Amino acid sequence: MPLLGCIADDFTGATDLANTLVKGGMSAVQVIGAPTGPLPEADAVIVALKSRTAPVREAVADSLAACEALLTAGAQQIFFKYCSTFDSTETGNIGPVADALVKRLGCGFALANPAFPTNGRTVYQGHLFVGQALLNESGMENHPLTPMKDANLVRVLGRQTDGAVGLVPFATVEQGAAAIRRAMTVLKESGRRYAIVDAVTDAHLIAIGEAAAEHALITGGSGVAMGLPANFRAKGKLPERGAAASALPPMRGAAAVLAGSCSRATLGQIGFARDHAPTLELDVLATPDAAALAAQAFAWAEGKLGDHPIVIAASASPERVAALQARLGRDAAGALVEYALSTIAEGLVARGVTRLVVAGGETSGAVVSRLGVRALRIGPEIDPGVPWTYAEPVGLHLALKSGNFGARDFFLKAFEMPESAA
Ligand SMILES: Nc1ncnc2c1ncn2[C@@H]1O[C@H](COP(=O)(O)OP(=O)(O)OP(=O)(O)O)[C@@H](O)[C@H]1O
Ligand SMILES: O=C(O)[C@@H](O)C(=O)CO
Repeated sequence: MPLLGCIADDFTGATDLANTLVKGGMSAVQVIGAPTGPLPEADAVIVALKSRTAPVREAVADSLAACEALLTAGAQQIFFKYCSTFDSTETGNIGPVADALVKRLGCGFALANPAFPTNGRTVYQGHLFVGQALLNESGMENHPLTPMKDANLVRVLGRQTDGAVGLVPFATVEQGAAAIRRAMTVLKESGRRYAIVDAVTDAHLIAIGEAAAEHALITGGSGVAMGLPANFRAKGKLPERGAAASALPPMRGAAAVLAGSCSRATLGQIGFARDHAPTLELDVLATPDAAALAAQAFAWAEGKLGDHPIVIAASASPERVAALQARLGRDAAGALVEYALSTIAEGLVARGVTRLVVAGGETSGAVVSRLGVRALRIGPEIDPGVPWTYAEPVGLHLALKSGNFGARDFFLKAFEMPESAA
């Protein structure tokens, strides 16, 4: 029975969380979509949904179905994972999903913390920073689906819920777990449904995790999960062991990268790949037709598949994304690109690709669903927040890279790790 039941609003985020829990010594399995049958055996089960940008009702229904399956399996605490850049719109989906989970669990209160200091995301006085920039000046203000134009998370979450949102500020967090616990109790007793909790360092996140040991629901990025394995260990429920990553089957065979993220880090990684690997940049604006884009990709890939990765990207600058959206509408533009990239993924696997990196959460959701993946076993970490995984039952090595994660050489480096080198 799982100790921790997790609901992730996208697929890269689910992998990121699974990776953090594994590093903390929990065994973790990522399952795709709300489970209908028995759950796999693991200390943590992470249900990956594609609910970040789904219509609110659908996101809530899927999240509640996942929660129900996790509770039925015996999960003792529920974790709602969203993005470290708090990706959401004015209407959701973080607030409405959290509201539904608070109600289902009858807990009346949950903390909210997206910080991930290793990847530059920190929360100070309720404001989210990406590196040195406020969220709304970090490039995230241009996100194709969830443009983030306000860095004040008390305000952002406040607009998405009818519950009141308070703050546990830096000065309290600095004092450690007992002070954080007291501050959260005061906020709950004064009628707040949520507390944005500041965190600038991993030590803050671990203290927040400790303070929330008895919470039925925790919401946040993968960072705040760092403190949770110790809670279960302290109660004697989790055996003492090192990182619990699975040994994946040997990684061999043709390698490819598919990018649908338009985030700054991914655009930089594509720029690097241009000089180091065969790279095709699809011009979606010139050819807004998924079948034609896929045909173009297959023709280009002919004769290029092998141990050295090829890179196929639909990613584009904010101006070009805006132009496509003006022509097709925001959701239709995203859906077209996701459909094209998932068709290309299917075709590449049919042509022998066995090691695949996908950049972007929505993109990963589309690809993983199209490939018929049911579960992911978590393997070695490539860069913070991005592990290699093994996709079952299809038997494929997959790395689902969050849009803004990874070093500039990520697309090459992933295939040069000793575990991955063909
Ligand atoms: N050229 C383009 N024009 C318009 N939309 C695009 C284009 N290229 C990609 N997209 C869409 O942009 C969206 C990018 O979202 P995705 O979640 O994949 O990346 P991300 O948000 O950067 O990653 P993450 O969620 O992991 O942070 C997808 O829906 C994708 O289809
Ligand atoms: O938290 C993050 O930034 C990632 O795990 C993610 O959710 C990207 O989609």
